[in-house]
Amino acid sequence: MTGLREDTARPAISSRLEGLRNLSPAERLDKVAQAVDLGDAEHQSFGRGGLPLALANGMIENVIGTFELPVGIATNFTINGRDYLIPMAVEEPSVVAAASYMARIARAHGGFHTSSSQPIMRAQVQVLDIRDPHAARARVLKERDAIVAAANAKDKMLISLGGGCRDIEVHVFDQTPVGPMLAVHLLVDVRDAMGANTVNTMAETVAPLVEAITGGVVRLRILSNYADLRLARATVTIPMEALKTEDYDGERIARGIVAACAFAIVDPYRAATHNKGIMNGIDPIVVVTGNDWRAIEAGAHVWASRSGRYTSLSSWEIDRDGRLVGTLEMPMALGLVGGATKTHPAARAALKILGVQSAQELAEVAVAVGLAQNMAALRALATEGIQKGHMALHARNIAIVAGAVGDEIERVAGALAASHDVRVDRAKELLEEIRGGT
Ligand SMILES: CC(C)(COP(=O)([O-])OP(=O)([O-])OC[C@H]1O[C@@H](n2cnc3c(N)ncnc32)[C@H](O)[C@@H]1OP(=O)([O-])[O-])[C@@H](O)C(=O)NCCC(=O)NCCSC(=O)C[C@@](C)(O)CC(=O)[O-]
Ligand SMILES: NC(=O)C1=CN([C@@H]2O[C@H](COP(=O)(O)OP(=O)(O)OC[C@H]3O[C@@H](n4cnc5c(N)ncnc54)[C@H](O)[C@@H]3O)[C@@H](O)[C@H]2O)C=CC1
Repeated sequence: MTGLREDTARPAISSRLEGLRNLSPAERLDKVAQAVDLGDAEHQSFGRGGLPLALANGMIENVIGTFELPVGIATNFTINGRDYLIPMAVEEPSVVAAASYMARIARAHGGFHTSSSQPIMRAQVQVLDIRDPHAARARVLKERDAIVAAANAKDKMLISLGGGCRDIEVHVFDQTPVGPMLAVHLLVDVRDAMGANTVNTMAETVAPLVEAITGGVVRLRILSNYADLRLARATVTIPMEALKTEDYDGERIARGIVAACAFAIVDPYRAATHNKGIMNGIDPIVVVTGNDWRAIEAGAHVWASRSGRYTSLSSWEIDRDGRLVGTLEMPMALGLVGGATKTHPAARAALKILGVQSAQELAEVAVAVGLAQNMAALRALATEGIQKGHMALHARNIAIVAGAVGDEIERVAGALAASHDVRVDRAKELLEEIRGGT
């Protein structure tokens, strides 16, 4: 199923926003605000002081200030026939451009298609000091209904929203350094929350009951970040000729992408970088929506290792009609409520820009952007190499490091990119030339 709730979906927008790249940041914000109807407060939340100190002080401990990241908008995304503007909080140049570029190609061929499972999270209750773990497991399973009921007695709000504990699993570890062990899992539908606090509360609630049933001692009661029951998937299908550039024909590029993915499938050294490229698309959405990026990273990489060997999260192949097909399926525990999603003003505004109506829809969008990002990196790597496009955009950072300010930044960056020599010492030379009027 897809996470889109038709009844509450906002009016259609166009994600094309042509010419956005040529505007100033303020003009871009105005254009986006107009497209998605941002209010004044939401508009201001992307500016300096967007996270007031008083709010920040309420979010974590020993607060001394806030830390800003650039927020860019990836354009051109069509997902399940609907257009999305994608806010991304990220420090790395070329990520937003790369996603927008691939989304532009995909858009002309139906865009991305996504689906997701129900938002089921696992909580683990660790049980020790049990002599016969298999008999204990059988007793726990027999009391399934009582455990589920105890878990559900705690969060009336979640139950009223149609969520709650659905089932249990019991995993046996016969031998561990501390003796036989049981892990009782609560499988909880957390609806639109990331769900960590929700399921942790349930795990702590059922602990005395689990002790009484097993005769053992409960120690840990905590969610698993391996959200293997909460999956989101995206797929994109592109005719080879749609990939062609001035320098490369479409078939060469498509086969290059497939070969690049094959490398990541067989080699964990390459898979780590390949998957980092996927997370380039996902983490900026996780961050900008106030979600827990450590949780998403942890879940992604254990999923990539589920066969016992670390491998590619995505797959790329040529279908029988000669089209390039990319797919990405992975755990995606994102929330629209809870955590910092409702506290951080820019996170609320980012969700408004996205226009998502459910946590499942947000998860699907994130996975589609991860797939686009992966495609962009593989396309560049399989053709001209990553440095050309990436370094041209990184040149602005290098100009800033060299001391350029104001319009010097674009002048130095432009000269660096044009000479394909993006180095700080060269930037300093150029800056001296500009300032000396030579
Ligand atoms: C960077 C590009 C897109 C340039 O590519 P290009 O061919 O020079 O781009 P273009 O100027 O022809 O523009 C094409 C489209 O790209 C977008 N675009 C292009 N430039 C901008 C810009 N300044 N601002 C906003 N959008 C931009 C925009 O959508 C534009 O369409 P238009 O708006 O013109 O209709 C390309 O070279 C590319 O996709 N490179 C890959 C970059 C990448 O993957 N970056 C991630 C960092 S590297 C890394 O960490 C991951 C890695 C690589 O290690 C993963 C792995 O190994 O798998
Ligand atoms: N290992 C980990 O990943 C851990 C993460 N965390 C943190 O936990 C936070 C997320 O916890 P959550 O339980 O998501 O947040 P939360 O506890 O703040 O909010 C979830 C609660 O909101 C209520 N709610 C209202 N509307 C809802 C809706 N539409 N759908 C679902 N619930 C709704 C429910 O009562 C639900 O239990 C994040 O900040 C995360 O960093 C905490 C402990 C461990």
